[in-house]
Amino acid sequence: MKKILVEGGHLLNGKVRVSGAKNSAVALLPAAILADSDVSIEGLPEISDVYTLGDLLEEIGGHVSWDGQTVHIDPAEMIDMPLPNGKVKQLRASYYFMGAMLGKFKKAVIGLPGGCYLGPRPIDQHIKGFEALGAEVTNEQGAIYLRAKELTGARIYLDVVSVGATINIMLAAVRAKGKTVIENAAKEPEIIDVATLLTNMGAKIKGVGTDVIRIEGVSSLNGCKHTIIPDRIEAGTYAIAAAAQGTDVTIDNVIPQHIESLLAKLREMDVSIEEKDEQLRIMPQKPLKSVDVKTLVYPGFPTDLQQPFTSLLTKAVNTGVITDTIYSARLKHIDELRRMNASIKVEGGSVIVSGPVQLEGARVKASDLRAGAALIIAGLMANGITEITGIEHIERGYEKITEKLNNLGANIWREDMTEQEVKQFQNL
Ligand SMILES: CC(=O)N[C@H]1[C@@H](OP(=O)(O)OP(=O)(O)OC[C@H]2O[C@@H](n3ccc(=O)[nH]c3=O)[C@H](O)[C@@H]2O)O[C@H](CO)[C@@H](O)[C@@H]1O
Ligand SMILES: C=C(OP(=O)(O)O)C(=O)O
Repeated sequence: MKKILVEGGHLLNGKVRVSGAKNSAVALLPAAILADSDVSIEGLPEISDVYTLGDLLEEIGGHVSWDGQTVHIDPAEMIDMPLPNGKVKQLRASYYFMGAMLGKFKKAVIGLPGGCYLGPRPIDQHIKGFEALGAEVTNEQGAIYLRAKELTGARIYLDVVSVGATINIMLAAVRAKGKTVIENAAKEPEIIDVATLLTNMGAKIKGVGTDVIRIEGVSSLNGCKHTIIPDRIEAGTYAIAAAAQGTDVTIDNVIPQHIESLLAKLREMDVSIEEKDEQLRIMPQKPLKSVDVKTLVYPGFPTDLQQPFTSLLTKAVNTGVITDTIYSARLKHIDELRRMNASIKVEGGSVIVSGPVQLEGARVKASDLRAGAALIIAGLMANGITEITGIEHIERGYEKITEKLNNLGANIWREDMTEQEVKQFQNL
């Protein structure tokens, strides 16, 4: 097992290139199940979630070959193989096998997903959608069984705006008979990316990016080539790191509009930002002012940047309040930041960060992906060395994070954990 070590205090400057979007990639790969011929996806991030999904596609008979960041998927020999256990539990997005296999084979058995524990993460809206399309859905010993004689288009109102439910219902509905309308749909850029792939495969989808998506089912879908969008959460993480510890950092391969809510907050904090077509230049020149942040569905402030942003607020003058309206229990980074000398209170679901404080290096644990990013950013600002365990979470979502930060001037590296550290880590 490895840990990450960060020696704080080094200033960041230079250029960092953003990888393909994790939350698109993890839906695009399962979407390939729906095609009858080869699907190629370019620009995939080299992260463990992507490789886990590639393995799952092989488990159901897909031929998957990698050429750097491009994957070729031949779905011709895929079958409706049950996946009740195993790798489906290593990540959240295995739930997209439900929609894609239901669409293609009219049946699927998929174990309940894993992914970051952010408090309860129900999938009732996914199931409501599958049932509306005509599937019988049961939970048998922790695996979801889906069976349908045929899928028929339906009008589905989502009670909660959900990225996963919107994509999953779309995956099944493109192969249903007739028209499906998803109301109160989520509008995240990753949903548009998945719809673009499906449209290139021959699906008929209108309204993505608005809260009403209309789908006219088709009887077959062909293969195609697709290039993934850049990862707005990775871009946002580097923007926050640059605001925290940078002098002049250029973030390349970013769609600035996808992180407008973050950029607005950074500007309120007095960070100077230049926006170009596919680049951002972050130049913190003055002491940072605290701000309040409330996470919301897109285009609001993303919950996935809430934890890294908390680290940044420790450096800002005055008190900032963060409220996560999507995952109110996404707070596992707080105790770890306190170990590093942060002054943070949690009151009635809000996180109150007082600053500025000088963070101190400490031994901390990343208990989820963005908690890991928050601790790395804190480590960049801290005095001395910060040791971060639990880095398998970080590797689910950040491609080459140590290499990218070192190129910006940080001093961050991976090391093997000692036997004793592994034992202590596993008992925690
Ligand atoms: C792989 C992926 O894309 N993960 C992202 C996706 O997760 P995920 O798709 O799981 O998140 P959702 O958008 O579905 O969740 C939003 C909210 O709806 C609730 N909910 C969701 C589904 C459901 O059936 N019932 C229900 O109550 C959730 O508990 C949460 O409070 O969007 C989240 C919110 O932007 C991000 O944090 C994750 O990074
Ligand atoms: C919560 C996240 O991922 P997942 O939904 O895959 O657990 C995330 O990307 O921050």
